[in-house]
Amino acid sequence: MPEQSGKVQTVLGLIEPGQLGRTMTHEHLTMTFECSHVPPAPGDEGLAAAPIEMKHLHWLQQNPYSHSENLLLNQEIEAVKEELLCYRKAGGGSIVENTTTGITRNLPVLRKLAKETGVHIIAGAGYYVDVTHSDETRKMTVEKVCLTDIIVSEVLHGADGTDIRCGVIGEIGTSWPITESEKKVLRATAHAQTQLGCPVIIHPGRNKAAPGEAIRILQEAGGNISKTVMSHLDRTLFDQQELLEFAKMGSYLEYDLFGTEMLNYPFNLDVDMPSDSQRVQALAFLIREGYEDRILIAHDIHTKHRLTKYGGHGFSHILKNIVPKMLSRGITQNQVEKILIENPKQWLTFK
Ligand SMILES: CCC(=O)NCCS(=O)(=O)O
Repeated sequence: MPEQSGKVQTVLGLIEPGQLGRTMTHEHLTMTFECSHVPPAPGDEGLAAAPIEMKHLHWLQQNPYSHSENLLLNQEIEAVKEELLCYRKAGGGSIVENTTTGITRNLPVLRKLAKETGVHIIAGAGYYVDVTHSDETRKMTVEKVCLTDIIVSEVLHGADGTDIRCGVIGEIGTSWPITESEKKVLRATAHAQTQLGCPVIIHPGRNKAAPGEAIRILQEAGGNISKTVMSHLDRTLFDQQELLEFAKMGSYLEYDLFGTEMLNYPFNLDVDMPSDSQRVQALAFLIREGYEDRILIAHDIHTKHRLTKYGGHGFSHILKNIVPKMLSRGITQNQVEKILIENPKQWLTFK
């Protein structure tokens, strides 16, 4: 039985699950997102190259992926540190940092931030979506000097040449359709989870069939779906019946784009990105349907413009604004605490 059993693994070591407190289960504190750059619309090239300023904020909110510098969250360590101190003051305890191989994971920075702010930070093992897979990753098999061994080692011994250990596997990136390389990573994730009894978190492709397909692949490879989070449901599953069908598969259901308001979602123009009010409505619906033990929430900050330094909502938006909204829409204090404390605790504790 690994020493992690019954504990949560942060970048500073193992802690008791009860120490986590309020937890955002899907954030990024340092990463790059150049893999998702979207060329600006004709005529917007000047805005896309301009420094980030208040007068451009609305354009940035609508076109966050067309501004190259906006995709370099790794340049904002000091601002993120300030944000984390505010997050603690607002009642936050822990953050799951979902940056995996392919989007510039930086474990020493995470360790420094955890030390300097007192926020528990849980780092992610594994790989982001196919376009970021190296040739070496693509050639690797699931077993034998392989993806599974690497992921297991990132959890048991440390990642990226450091002794800093990851406490979850993911966010494991998948596209739509899921590529062969991504399927291998999913199978390796399931095999690693079987060995470790650890939490897993998945980034689904931008299609309503994507969450179910990823879970099926994990399930067939022996993964523990009850210890797996499906991220980004707010931009993926809209129809209530389809959401309930997916919920029956047994994973955690994560609404993690709180704070994002965008008219034209550039990665799938058929998607109407919901507002925060609609996200809260989705949570209330899932609670009415009996899924309050399965819900997790976060902001998934992954660009600069969402930091308060640039006029964004920051890491405390849920605690300061969304929680009161949840309460005003009939979600009880008990249910809020379940979503922010108990569910993350159950998910993050190694079996
Ligand atoms: C790395 C951050 C990330 O993948 N966030 C999800 C963005 S989106 O797929 O919901 O647009």
